[in-house]
Amino acid sequence: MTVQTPVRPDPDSLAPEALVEHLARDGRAAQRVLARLADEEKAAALKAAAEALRAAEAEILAANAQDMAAGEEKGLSAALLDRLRLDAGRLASIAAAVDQVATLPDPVGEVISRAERPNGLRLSRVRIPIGLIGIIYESRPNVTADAAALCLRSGNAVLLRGGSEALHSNRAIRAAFARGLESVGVPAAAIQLVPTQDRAVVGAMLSAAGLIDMIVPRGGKSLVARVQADARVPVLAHLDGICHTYVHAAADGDMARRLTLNAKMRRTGICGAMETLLLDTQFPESASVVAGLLDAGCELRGDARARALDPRILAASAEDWDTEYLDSVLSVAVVDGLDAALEHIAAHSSHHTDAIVTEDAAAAERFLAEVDSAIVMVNASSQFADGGEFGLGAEIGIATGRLHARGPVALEGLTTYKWLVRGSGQARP
Ligand SMILES: NC(=O)C1=CN([C@@H]2O[C@H](COP(=O)(O)OP(=O)(O)OC[C@H]3O[C@@H](n4cnc5c(N)ncnc54)[C@H](OP(=O)(O)O)[C@@H]3O)[C@@H](O)[C@H]2O)C=CC1
Ligand SMILES: N[C@@H](CCC(=O)OP(=O)(O)O)C(=O)O
Repeated sequence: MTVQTPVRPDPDSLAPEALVEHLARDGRAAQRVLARLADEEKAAALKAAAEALRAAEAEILAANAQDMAAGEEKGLSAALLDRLRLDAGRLASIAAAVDQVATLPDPVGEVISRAERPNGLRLSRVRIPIGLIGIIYESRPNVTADAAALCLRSGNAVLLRGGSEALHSNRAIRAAFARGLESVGVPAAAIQLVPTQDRAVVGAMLSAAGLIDMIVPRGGKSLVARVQADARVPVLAHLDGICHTYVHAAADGDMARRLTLNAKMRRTGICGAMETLLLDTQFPESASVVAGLLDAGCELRGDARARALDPRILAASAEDWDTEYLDSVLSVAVVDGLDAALEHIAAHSSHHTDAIVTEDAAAAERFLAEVDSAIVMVNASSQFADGGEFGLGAEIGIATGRLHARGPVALEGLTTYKWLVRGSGQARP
């Protein structure tokens, strides 16, 4: 008897919805294999993937050179080109990060809580993978490996859809990663990359309810609009960072100067960079805080009271309070006390990270309690919004929504749980 091999559809010939269905079915089958792997097997698979990334250095750097050349021709900004660029050192760090994820404790199977009911039923809540996760992200090739590693460590399969400018780099990284997995018998379909950059496929991923278990969109305004229009799959939003620093009346002057400079200028292009500075009208050293930023090369756009602090400050428009510059540009407003600062933040924050600088413990506690953002800080730079800095080992990104995982998302954020109930013959009365 001849066994018929099923004909595999050519992904290029499929419509967006059919393509997503095809990828999702393969991913779900691979996830069932991952679900059976022991802690050491997943760690070994990640170590093999890290090794394969190192072995593919020439191939990955050549693919990246192709992306960089296209990016330069397209006129990408220096910040975007820097995000896109790989070199031997950066690739070594990417592989090291995969190795590092292998050493993190496996979250799957962790008992979150236990209880025994008066009728003798024993209950426990145990962490399990979410299933198949779709991640849509910017043109930053390291995310391909970081996200793949975190998903695999937490027993999830992943469908990756990276930014168009990083297409060749992402393909080369994914291919090497998959070779590593296959070398230890883990299916390559655990880590898939969408084979086309057609944005209609992003829409199809967002509406693939029942096929994809969770979508992580990492990006800015245009992606936000798409998510709002199309999402039918649960979304763990990792969206823009309109982050505020409020310098309270009782702030220490030196600390305010240091933290505002760091929050804005350390790296202007990351989502945790400060985009709006709120200066309390009673804070006596506002002029020197804005001077520090201006002297460091930052463009300031202020309201009338902020402009009175320094003639170099330009006039802000209404749009500035809702703008994520990701550049050496900052909006500045003078506010009448803590309540006015809280009101401004409530109206304009993107719920990523907001900070207060103050020596007044009561004001700090009110700020922590009343600002509804994923990360709320006292006397620290908003640039600390990062999984590595929070001790999580790595991150998928910063979740800006209101679901179970907020702020830096790492292994725990990629799991859900189920209840296990152990009885001895109890029937409900
Ligand atoms: N919260 C967090 O963890 C993070 C947030 N960000 C945020 O990302 C933004 C910067 O990234 P940027 O490069 O501008 O990213 P974009 O938002 O432009 O793109 C991100 C991804 O979304 C896709 N995309 C964008 N718009 C659409 C659309 N309308 N339909 C379908 N797909 C779409 C892009 O595809 P393509 O490029 O192929 O068109 C890309 O894959 C900032 O706002 C930053 O704060 C960045 C990193 C982490
Ligand atoms: N959270 C990390 C990186 C954030 C990030 O990836 O931002 P982006 O440069 O917009 O892709 C950090 O603080 O370094």
